[in-house]
Amino acid sequence: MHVDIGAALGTVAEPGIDEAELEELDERVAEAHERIAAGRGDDEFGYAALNLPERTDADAIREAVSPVSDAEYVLTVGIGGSALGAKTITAALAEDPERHVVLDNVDPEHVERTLSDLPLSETAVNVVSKSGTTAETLANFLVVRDVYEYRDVDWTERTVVTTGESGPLRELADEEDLPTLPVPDGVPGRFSALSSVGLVPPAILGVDIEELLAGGADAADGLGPSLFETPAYAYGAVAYALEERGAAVNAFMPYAERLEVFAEWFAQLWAESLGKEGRGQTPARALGATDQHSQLQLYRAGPRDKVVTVVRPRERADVPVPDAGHESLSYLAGTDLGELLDAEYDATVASLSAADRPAVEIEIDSLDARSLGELLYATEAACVLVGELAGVETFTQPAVEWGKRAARGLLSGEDTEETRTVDERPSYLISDGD
Ligand SMILES: O=P(O)(O)OC[C@H]1O[C@](O)(CO)[C@@H](O)[C@@H]1O
Repeated sequence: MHVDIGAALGTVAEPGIDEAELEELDERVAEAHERIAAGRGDDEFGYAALNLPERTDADAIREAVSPVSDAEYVLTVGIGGSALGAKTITAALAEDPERHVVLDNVDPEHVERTLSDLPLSETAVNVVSKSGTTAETLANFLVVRDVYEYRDVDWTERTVVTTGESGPLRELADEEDLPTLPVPDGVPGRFSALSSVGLVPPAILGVDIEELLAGGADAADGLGPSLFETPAYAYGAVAYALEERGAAVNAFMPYAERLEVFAEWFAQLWAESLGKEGRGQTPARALGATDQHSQLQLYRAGPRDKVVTVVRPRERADVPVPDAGHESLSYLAGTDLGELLDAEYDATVASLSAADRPAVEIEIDSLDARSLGELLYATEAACVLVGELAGVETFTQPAVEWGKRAARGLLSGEDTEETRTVDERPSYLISDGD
């Protein structure tokens, strides 16, 4: 992985960082790296996530999925970190990403349509929940089970469960003696892509999970005490420094369709890990070149509260643009779509610099299993570094619990502080008179 911070330096961007500040920051990076290495050494909660490449047992995953390894489709039932890792990997690497169907919401129309379109007898069901208690995942699983039974297809032969040692999902799995995989100890969901949590659908759909883990291990070996030698830390340190200088939004813009879901995964990682104590960059998902034609106006001429992160694979497929024989289109003659997309990428970074807006470039050699494993791991390490520099608790997400208690209370009719607050929440309704 390569990180180019040139377009974030103070000479070309406001907010920006000058090189002297980078040197200073590097001292703090060295301290933070020491803390991270110590946390990894003791397999401490959270830091243990950075040990996954060497800890994840790919053989155990392959064994657990062997009963369903001939499945045409994989239906993942999970949410947040229990869905986004697998979704990111299959979107980037599966021969046909559409064969991985994810139920990570409880929209009745969507669930109904999704299940009615699926050939259930050719579909493996991958149910994932670290806590084993998440309402959306359990409700969807009960609906899926019901639809299988209604259509007289045996779901117990097609289901693999990844969950903790206790909780309703574990009980359901044990009741039916379903093949189960453990969630890795001490690893928050959003950091678990390189574990059984993220690797079951890729394993079923023919992705080289061993190479993914090897890419993660490469990035792990590359972690060192200096941002000038560790691309992951260079990204984290610059994102942190820019946030300190007002870049409250991180517009995350991969220039590859197959990395669009990676931006979704990044959004959870960055928001849920770093959104603490009144700080944290807001991740804004975008896609290059598409969102040049929707968001770039704002990135270039709106408030100076953003850094734009662009990501691209250096190698691309070759799709030549035919010569139209039109003078006005002669600039396209002899080029190919990859060249055009890279020209758009380069032009966008330059256009932001020309408007002295900060951008950071992340490049991987090619969009293959090893490079994606490296990218996922390095992005996690960058996030952990930002948490250290910002002094926040990176690995928990206490702010999400209030809403869960309230929703559960509303459904069970409990009278709690949360449900009362829901009932008494402010309302000033404007209708169109119907
Ligand atoms: O894997 P679980 O426990 O079902 O949680 C799913 C997601 O919900 C969260 O707890 C947030 O509500 C995330 O941190 C997690 O990735």
